[in-house]
Amino acid sequence: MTFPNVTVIGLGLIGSSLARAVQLHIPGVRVTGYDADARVREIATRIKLCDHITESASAAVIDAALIVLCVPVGAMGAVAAEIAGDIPGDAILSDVGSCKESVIEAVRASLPNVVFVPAHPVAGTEESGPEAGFASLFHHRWCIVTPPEGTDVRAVERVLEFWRSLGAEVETMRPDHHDRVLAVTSHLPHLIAYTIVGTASDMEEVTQSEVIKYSAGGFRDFTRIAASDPTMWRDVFLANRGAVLDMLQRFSEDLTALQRAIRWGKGDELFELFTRTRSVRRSIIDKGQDDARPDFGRSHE
Ligand SMILES: NC(=O)c1ccc[n+]([C@@H]2O[C@H](COP(=O)([O-])OP(=O)(O)OC[C@H]3O[C@@H](n4cnc5c(N)ncnc54)[C@H](O)[C@@H]3O)[C@@H](O)[C@H]2O)c1
Ligand SMILES: O=C(O)C(=O)C[C@]1(C(=O)O)C=C[C@@H](O)C=C1
Repeated sequence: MTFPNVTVIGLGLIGSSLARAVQLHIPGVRVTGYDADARVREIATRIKLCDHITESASAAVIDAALIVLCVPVGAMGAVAAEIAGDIPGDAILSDVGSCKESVIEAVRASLPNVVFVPAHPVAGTEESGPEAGFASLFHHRWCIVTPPEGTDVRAVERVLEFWRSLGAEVETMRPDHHDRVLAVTSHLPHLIAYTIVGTASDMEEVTQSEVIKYSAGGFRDFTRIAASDPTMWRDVFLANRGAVLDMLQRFSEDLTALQRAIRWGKGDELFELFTRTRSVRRSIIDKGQDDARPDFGRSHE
């Protein structure tokens, strides 16, 4: 059964994509939106992002059947506290945060009895804000739903069905496992991109304008990722610090091994690694999951 009213709190890239996707795919559903930033609310009203934009989080949830928190992970707890007195008893609460354990803990602190079905659409871009969203963002992308033990199974099924109806592929996973998987597939790559672009722009013997002028393909790809929203990523690294630090430790060891192979001229070791990594890339393409095309998914239906 679909939700008659969906409330989106946080109208940035993901919240605005969600509002657009609901309007495109399930047009009878009434979408209510709220964002703490008055300028974002103004833009959302001008571009008719939602059926209704409210002036407070509590007003936004008052008659909601599904509430989706689309704010940075560090703000989830504060929003949960803000809406605690106004969530209808039969509403389902969900979110789109990039890491799950810390969000579950933060939401549970204010809302111990609300039906909470956490989710993470593994889809995004380096942009942010209400005008960056698009309805097809979730098409053929995974949405990982991470219900804590004991979550009502019908509520979980309804949230899975909701994401399917927006064109996503769905999967359920334990929250702690999600956080370890995403630490290596999403969080570490962002950390590496932030580091390499930072290093290049800090070099004494290469000027900033040379970095920009001669940026080769590989470096350009890193700059796209390193342009991602600073607030969002600060929060992700702090919230998922345990898993990120574990992966970083492993990564540093592998980097040291690579350093030794280069120093000692071990070409066969380099060749073996690069052959293995090439096959990973090929498997991703074979599964049709390559989104490296510059226009991927950005059709603004
Ligand atoms: N960007 C991505 O690629 C991506 C992908 C999947 C999931 N996510 C997750 O989605 C969430 C939103 O990310 P985004 O990329 O849309 O960020 P964004 O910066 O584009 O939007 C976040 C919005 O939340 C609003 N906000 C912040 N604190 C608030 C509060 N207390 N109450 C109400 N509104 C508040 C901000 O004003 C902003 O408009 C994050 O939790 C992020 O981890 C992001
Ligand atoms: O494609 C991008 O720009 C993204 O960074 C999207 C991306 C990722 O793939 O790492 C970023 C964070 C998310 O939580 C989910 C998706």
